[in-house]
Amino acid sequence: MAGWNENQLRKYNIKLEKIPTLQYDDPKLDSHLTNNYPVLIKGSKLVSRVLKWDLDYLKQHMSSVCCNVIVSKNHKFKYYDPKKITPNMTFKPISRPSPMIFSEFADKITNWKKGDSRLYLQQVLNNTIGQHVVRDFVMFNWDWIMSKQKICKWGPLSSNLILIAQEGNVTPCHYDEQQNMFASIRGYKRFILFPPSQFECLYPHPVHHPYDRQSQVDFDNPDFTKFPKFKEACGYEVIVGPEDVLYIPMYWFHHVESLKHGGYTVSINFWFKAGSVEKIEYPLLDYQRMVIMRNVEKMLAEALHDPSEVGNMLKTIFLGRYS
Ligand SMILES: CC1(C)c2ccccc2-c2ccc(C[C@@H](CC(=O)O)C(=O)C(=O)O)cc21
Ligand SMILES: [Zn+2]
Repeated sequence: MAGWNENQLRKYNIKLEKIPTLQYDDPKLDSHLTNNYPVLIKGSKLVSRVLKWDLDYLKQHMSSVCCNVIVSKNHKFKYYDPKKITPNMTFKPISRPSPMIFSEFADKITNWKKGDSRLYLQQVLNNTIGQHVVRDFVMFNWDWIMSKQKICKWGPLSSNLILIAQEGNVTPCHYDEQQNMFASIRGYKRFILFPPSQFECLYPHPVHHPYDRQSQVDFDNPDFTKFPKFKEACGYEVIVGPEDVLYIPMYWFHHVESLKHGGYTVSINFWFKAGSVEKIEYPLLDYQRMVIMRNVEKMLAEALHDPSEVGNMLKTIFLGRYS
């Protein structure tokens, strides 16, 4: 495989399998998508018209646009929801938002030196980013991706984010509640995906924690005392390169890294709301079990009027009665 090699990958001792790769017009593709199974899609030309989106081009056409940039003291960009930080909580995130204009971001990552804070631009593509970029945006292969949206009965497109990461940046393991068609424009990103059935091995934070949806396990230094089942986790690995599209099914956990020494990466994600489930069928699908667990946590927090009491009540219900 041109363009990258194994020593650009961070070392984790996690069992890894491969993700299938299919051409965009392969008849087998739709069954992967409709069955919520990840697949690397080649040849879709979804974003081929914007392969020119490198730092210089974007500096030219959106240099004064204020963008959402995350700054981190290390290589990990663990997202948190600021709305879930309560006054009596001591929450010290490693990464934090630091909005800046595009040209400042571009200069900072161009002149970055070891020891500097790392940056990650995650900007919603909307009409505030200048008509040039919007004009390019409308040239995505919308017919193809909208045909998939229809076949899979996904909900509406909820957002397109442009992601510009420094080489080596990591988005730690988390899941999203939306279907994601992830397109790479520049550079290579390594994904490690885990199905919803591995919820027990990945220990996501409580729903009411600012780190909701993010795994508690630090892949760089896993605490096997607190998270013993992480030893049993079995991931699916795939390298996403320029023009590739990766389908990330909703509720699938994913760890994402921009390959070391590969230069900055430019990607675009297409998030679709989940389609409305016509009829619940049994046995339940694994992602539906995650939805149920989330609802139990939410309902208990609501009923108790205090999220910090949820754990104790679950323990009371469980110990000696269901254990
Ligand atoms: C989950 C999170 C933190 C988030 C919360 C609220 C609004 C936006 C986003 C957002 C946008 C992009 C990413 C990065 C991307 C992986 C990668 O390319 O690094 C990824 O995980 C994905 O595309 O799903 C992650 C997030
Ligand atoms: Zn994600």
